Amino acid sequence: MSIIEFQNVSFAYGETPILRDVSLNIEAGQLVAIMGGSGSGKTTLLKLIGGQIRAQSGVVRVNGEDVGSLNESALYRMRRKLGMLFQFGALFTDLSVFDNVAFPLRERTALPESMIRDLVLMKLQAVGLRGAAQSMPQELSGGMARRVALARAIALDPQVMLYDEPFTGLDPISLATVGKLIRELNDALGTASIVVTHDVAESLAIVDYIYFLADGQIVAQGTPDEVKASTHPFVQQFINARPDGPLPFHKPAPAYADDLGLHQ
Ligand SMILES: Nc1ncnc2c1ncn2[C@@H]1O[C@H](COP(=O)(O)OP(=O)(O)OP(=O)(O)O)[C@@H](O)[C@H]1O
Repeated sequence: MSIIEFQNVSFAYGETPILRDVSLNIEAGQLVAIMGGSGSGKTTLLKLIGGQIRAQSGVVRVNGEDVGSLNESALYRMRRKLGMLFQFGALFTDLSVFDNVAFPLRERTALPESMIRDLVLMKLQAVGLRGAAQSMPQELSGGMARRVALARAIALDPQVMLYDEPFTGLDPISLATVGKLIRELNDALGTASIVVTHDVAESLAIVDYIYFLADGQIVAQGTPDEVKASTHPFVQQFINARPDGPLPFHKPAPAYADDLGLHQ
C-alpha cells in the first residue's frame, strides 16, 4: 500500500499556482528524491504532506488518511508518524546531544526515563555517535551535527521521513555519510522517505526513484538508471548542470531596450 499518495493535487498561494496536477505514490521502504529548480514547489509538496497547508484540489493521503480533511487533533496524531529533517537540522544549542535526541521522546511520549535512555542510545548508535552523547552541539562538526539531527528525527520511529536539503553545507565525505545513513535508516525502519535535494550525484547513488518538478508540475520521473539514460531535455539540463535549457537562465522580462528606456 502507498504510504504517501498525491492524486491530481493542485495548490496555489492566492492567485499564484504553485503545484499543478501532481500525482505520485510512495510505498513503505521506498526512498524517493524530488528534484527541481528553485521555487519549483518542492518544499510546498512537503508542507502538504505535513498538513501545514491544504491542497485546493486533489487528495494528499498519508497512510491512507486524507490529510486535507483532518481536524487539528487528527492532524497532530498523523504528524507523530512523520520524521522531518530540515535544512541544517538545527539542534537545540543549550541541550546535550543526548537531550536533543531525547527531546521528542520526552515531549510526545510518557515513557519512563530508563526506557528513553535506551532508545536515545539506540538511535545514536544507529548514526554512529553514541560516543558523543554527552557532547554539546557546538563541539560537533557540521556532519556530526546533521547525524544527531537525523537520530532526533527518527526518535519516534516514523513511518514517513521527510528530508529538505539534508546535504546542504556538508563536505563531500560527510555528505556521503549522511546519504548512506538516510538509505540505511530507511531500510531498517521500513519508512517511506522523500529527499528534497539539488544534489544529483548523491540522489542517483541512494534513492529508488526520482521525480523532477518544474514550475509546479512533474515533468519527468524514473529510477536512477532510467534518469541517467534519459534524453528528456529537462533531466539532461538538471543532471548535467547546464545553466540554460528548458529552465531558462533569464526570468521572463520586458524587452531589454524597453527596460533601459532606449526608445527611438
Ligand atoms: N507563504 C507563501 N506565500 C506566497 N508564496 C509562497 C509562500 N511560500 C512559498 N511561496 C512561493 O511558492 C513557490 C514555491 O516555493 P517552494 O518553497 O515550494 O519552492 P522550492 O522548490 O522548495 O524552492 P527552493 O529550492 O528555492 O527551496 C515560490 O515561488 C515561492 O516564492
